[in-house]
Amino acid sequence: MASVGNEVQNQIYEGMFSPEQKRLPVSFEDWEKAANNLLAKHSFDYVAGGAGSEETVHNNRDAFKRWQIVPRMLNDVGSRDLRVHLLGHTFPHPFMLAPIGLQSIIHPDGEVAVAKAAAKMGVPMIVSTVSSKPMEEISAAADGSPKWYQLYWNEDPEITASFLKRAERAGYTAIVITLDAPVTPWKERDLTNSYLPFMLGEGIGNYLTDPVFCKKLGCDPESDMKTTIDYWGQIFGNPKVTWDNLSFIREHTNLPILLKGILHPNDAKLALEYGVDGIIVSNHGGRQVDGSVAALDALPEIVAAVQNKVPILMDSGIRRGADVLKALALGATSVLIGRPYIYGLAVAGEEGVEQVLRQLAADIDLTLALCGKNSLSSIDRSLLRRK
Ligand SMILES: Cc1cc2nc3c(=O)[nH]c(=O)nc-3n(C[C@H](O)[C@H](O)[C@H](O)COP(=O)(O)O)c2cc1C
Ligand SMILES: CCCCCCC(=O)C(=O)O
Repeated sequence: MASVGNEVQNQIYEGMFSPEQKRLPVSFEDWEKAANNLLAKHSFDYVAGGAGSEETVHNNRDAFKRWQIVPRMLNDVGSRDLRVHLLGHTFPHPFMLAPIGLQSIIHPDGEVAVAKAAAKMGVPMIVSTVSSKPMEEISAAADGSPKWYQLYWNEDPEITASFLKRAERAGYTAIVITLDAPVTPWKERDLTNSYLPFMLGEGIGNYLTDPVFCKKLGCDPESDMKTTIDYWGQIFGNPKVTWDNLSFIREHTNLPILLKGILHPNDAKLALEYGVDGIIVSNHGGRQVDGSVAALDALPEIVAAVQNKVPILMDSGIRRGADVLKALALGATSVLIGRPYIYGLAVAGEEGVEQVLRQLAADIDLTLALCGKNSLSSIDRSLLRRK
């Protein structure tokens, strides 16, 4: 049985009273504030911002407030099991790191710092196609710790196939295909700041090191950045793909495939028909469609449609331990966290990410105990009341 809460809480308390330990934020709001103070405005806005009026960003948080936990008493919570069993693996915590691209706009060590922190905590990391560092370097930093690879479909199938091959070779154990970004979204903060990071050569680490990309480009990518970025713009993204194109991915990888960005129960049913291994209910943290359904609100219908045939993960709006328990009570097997760990990275690099993960792990464990539960498997809808 893994019980981390009291131990981590004690470390945090010790840190609070130790003059030599750097004081780091505790609440999500304080991490966000500290990141905002440290980052350039355009970088902070890129992370915090959402599509259009940012209604979906707010919807995601409001959805959690509509569910209230009803704790139970006298249930022996002396030791707690926080493990999650997923696609043949056992993970120590019910959360993973959502794929987040372009992390070197936040911190020079970017995904490498994140991979090291995640590995220390045994938290699986999902590495983005548009990571700043190449996937092999991130994998090496993760030092054998579990990691999945997130795929953005390229217009050029040979480059997509090359990425899948590299991911498998570099030790990634699942492929997450993100479906909710067929085109670049309308993000008013970025437009106001005139900030389109890809145009500055950010987030193309996997392309600069890809043999197929480089061969097609016909020159050393770093020697002529303008040509490289122009060519990247031509092949990145593929708004024409349909469900039938999933067979291409299946033909090019033996790894389990999960679809990220599902919000409609009929799409969940299609995902089952097309034989995927898992579903991630997500609205991309409110970054794609303004005024979209909150991911947590979409979850129950998708859980009903899927009927336990494949695991369902969820992200968009997870900030605290109670949020994780609510998502699990509504049927998610595990959740992904996004902005919280990026704010940790912004504030204190690897140490900041580790601290965010420790705090979340402790909060989940303590909240579980206070709900009168001693394992995640004992959580179900009866834990919640809709407000
Ligand atoms: C700065 C930033 C970059 C992101 N990059 C990617 C990406 O490359 N691939 C992807 O599938 N999702 C990406 N996402 C979406 C996250 O994977 C996740 O769905 C989202 O952050 C969850 O919402 P939350 O951060 O509010 O919890 C990104 C999100 C942010 C904030
Ligand atoms: C056309 C979509 C580009 C996505 C870039 C990274 C991402 O998913 C995000 O910023 O959100």
